[in-house]
Amino acid sequence: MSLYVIGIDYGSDSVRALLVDTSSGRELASAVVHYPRWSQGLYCEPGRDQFRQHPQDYLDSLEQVLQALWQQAPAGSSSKVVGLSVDTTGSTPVAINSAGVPLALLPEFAQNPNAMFVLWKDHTAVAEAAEITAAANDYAARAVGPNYLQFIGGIYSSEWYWAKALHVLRQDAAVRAAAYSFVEHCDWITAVLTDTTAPADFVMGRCATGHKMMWHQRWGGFPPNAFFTGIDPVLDGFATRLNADTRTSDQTAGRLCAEWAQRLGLPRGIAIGYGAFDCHMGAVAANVRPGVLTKVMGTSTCDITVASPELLADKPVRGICGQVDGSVLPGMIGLEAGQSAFGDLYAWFRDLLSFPLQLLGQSLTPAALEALQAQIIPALSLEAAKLTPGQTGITALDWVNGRRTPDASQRVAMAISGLKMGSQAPHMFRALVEATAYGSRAITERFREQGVPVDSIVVIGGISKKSPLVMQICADVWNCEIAVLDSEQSCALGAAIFAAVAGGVFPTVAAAQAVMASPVCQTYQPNAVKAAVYDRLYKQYQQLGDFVNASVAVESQGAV
Ligand SMILES: Nc1ncnc2c1ncn2[C@@H]1O[C@H](COP(=O)(O)OP(=O)(O)O)[C@@H](O)[C@H]1O
Ligand SMILES: O=C(CO)[C@H](O)[C@H](O)COP(=O)(O)O
Repeated sequence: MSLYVIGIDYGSDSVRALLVDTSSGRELASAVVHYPRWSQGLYCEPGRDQFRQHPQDYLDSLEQVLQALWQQAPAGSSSKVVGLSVDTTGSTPVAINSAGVPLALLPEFAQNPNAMFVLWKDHTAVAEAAEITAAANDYAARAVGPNYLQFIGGIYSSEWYWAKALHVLRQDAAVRAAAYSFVEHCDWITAVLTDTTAPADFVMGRCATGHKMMWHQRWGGFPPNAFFTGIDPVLDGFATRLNADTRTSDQTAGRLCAEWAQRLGLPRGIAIGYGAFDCHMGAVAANVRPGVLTKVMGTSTCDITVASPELLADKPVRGICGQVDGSVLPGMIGLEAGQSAFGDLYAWFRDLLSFPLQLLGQSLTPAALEALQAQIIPALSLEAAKLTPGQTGITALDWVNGRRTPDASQRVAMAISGLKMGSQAPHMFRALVEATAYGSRAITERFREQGVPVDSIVVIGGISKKSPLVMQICADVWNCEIAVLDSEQSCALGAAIFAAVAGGVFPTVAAAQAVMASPVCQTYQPNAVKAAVYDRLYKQYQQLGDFVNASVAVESQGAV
């Protein structure tokens, strides 16, 4: 009998479920459900960079996506499922009480955004991130302890766990009084399915802890309590309450509990693997290996590669989102980088252009308005494709949502130079696409400068399939071949690969990948002439970036 597994991929807006046959890697069925509260814009304040997700959204949508999956799947599929694993966005933590319940699931906190998951792109904790960076540098300078940021790029980001926890604790006395700990989405949902949410039973995955929570084997887990209380006494006890015994995603976290077996229509007791972040599992579906950089290109980008422990030894890679033993593949160092906005930069421009439509288009139905807006990026892409590199005269930065890497900073902003009366919307759009490609190139160059080889690039995520224009400009700017992965659900497929190992179908991740990883469906080749022009234009991008960095540094010193 064929054995099946399920990969669950919690993205920024929706959750996807994928059913895969472990004997062939065939994707038998998939389904997507959007988070109901999030879709209405609840609990978010984009003007303040506040993006919160209700835990009930994750629970409701999980149940719904499995119901939708069974509608697509061949009859009798559910009884053949032997494992399930989950990936989520991150760092996306929530405050829990001493019973392990996310505070927003309690009636008194049900409408409180500080009691909800703080989504990866929530940038309300910029000040707290800077304090954590300063504290780590100070600790190391005074030789009180190691630099706890050395294996996560040297700069703590506002997108990460401790900055978010500190921000929420400071902001909200009621949450502070009730919070026992904070848990990441990928660890919590795994614990829900295995009925291990109680803090005494709670075990976390290596991915979230290593990349976002300052866990490292060098210091035996998390930094000491004194490090955190030195930043703010409100953090007292939070690190000591965390279990330092973290696990890689090939390991079995537990068995599907009776309640969730019933809610999901799955056999009770099937294996549940440890959770991880979306891009890390996507990279596994893309056969990541040393020298191969996998990029999830969507709203943001997440760039993942792996290196052998021998190559990196304990050498820190500056300015990236971490190097963590086993965060992607067991036995390898997983390295993460990325851009805080990629497709989001195009969406920003689309929204800018369509603002007057919203004001003046009262005669349009909401559906008609939405249909019109949906045509803006494709129409701009067709026109922008007619332009040649350098023709626009415009240089733009991709930092509209801050900079994730290289060298995290949410204080930097986007800038555009070279606008003239002749600059039309397609010119601007092409400049924005080029900006995102330059931002990506900066990451690859940083990896190479720091001794991490990048010989080839495999891309996954929505944009890799939606936009030949973006992909060709990337190939030309990066001056390298780009392979596009066939699977439409690469992150969920990666989760399914881990589920197959956790479920005992394969002894190792490599064995599961050999059968289940996705093939490449298309490649883009760089054009040598265009690549030479882009080499020159990339320097203008770097100069504009230097200017913005310098302005931010001056502002931070209070000189302006
Ligand atoms: N034709 C297109 N060309 C370029 N970008 C696009 C196009 N259509 C949508 N996008 C961008 O794709 C992004 C969504 O990517 P996707 O991978 O589908 O979602 P997610 O990042 O949530 O997983 C949006 O930011 C949007 O601006
Ligand atoms: O930073 C991350 C992982 O480390 C986020 O999970 C990721 O960038 C979110 O991506 P998407 O919008 O494609 O779900």
